[in-house]
Amino acid sequence: MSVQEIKHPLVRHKLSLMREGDKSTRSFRQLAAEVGALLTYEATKDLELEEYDLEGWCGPIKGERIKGKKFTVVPILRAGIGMLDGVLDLVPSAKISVVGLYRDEETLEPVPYFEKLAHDIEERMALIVDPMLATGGSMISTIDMLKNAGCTSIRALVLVAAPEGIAKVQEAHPDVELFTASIDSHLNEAGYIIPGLGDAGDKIFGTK
Ligand SMILES: O=P(O)(O)OC[C@H]1O[C@H](OP(=O)(O)OP(=O)(O)O)[C@H](O)[C@@H]1O
Ligand SMILES: O=c1cc[nH]c(=O)[nH]1
Ligand SMILES: [Mg+2]
Repeated sequence: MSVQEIKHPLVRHKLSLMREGDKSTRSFRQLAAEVGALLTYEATKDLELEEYDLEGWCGPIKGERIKGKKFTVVPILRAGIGMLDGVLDLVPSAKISVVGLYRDEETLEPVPYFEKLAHDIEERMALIVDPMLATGGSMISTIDMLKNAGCTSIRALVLVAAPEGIAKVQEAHPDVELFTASIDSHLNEAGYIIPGLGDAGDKIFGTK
């Protein structure tokens, strides 16, 4: 698996704002979407282009368009929803494939509860979005679901990743490309990323 930690100043600035402990739900959610958009920009910068003829204001000219690539954005419920609008701002015609998973607080194992994927997912590049990659269990389980449905091109966009989770995903799915705004220090004994963001789902939905 290739791992890219995006060092763009806007990404670093916005992620630092998200780490401030007193951020409002509204600000945290807005920043999650903004960093989601910036990660999408980075994760799509190697897409192939093709030339085509277009009728411009001054006559026929050559244009460029993305070659034969269709997307499905895959938010992992709940917290992935917080990044969705930002990602869709850049790939507005993408289909949305929703995966519902929560992490059992005791075992830290992912518990699947929802799956509704684009019907033609085998023809699409999947952009999985979730703010947190901690133990990696939720991401591995999501990639398993996508591959079982026939998806062969998968990129994962996360705000913060722990080294322990990256290693697990890398081992299980070496073909997947990961884009993250930060590789943080480690997981604590409760499975939270340090320094991380705290509970991203609760912060995005205002549930704590
Ligand atoms: O890498 P892992 O150890 O699997 O942990 C990461 C997962 O935990 C969080 O979701 P959570 O289970 O808190 O659910 P929520 O999004 O509904 O809050 C987060 O959004 C990831 O999906
Ligand atoms: O640090 C973490 C780990 C899992 N889920 C979160 O929301 N935060
Ligand atoms: Mg989750």
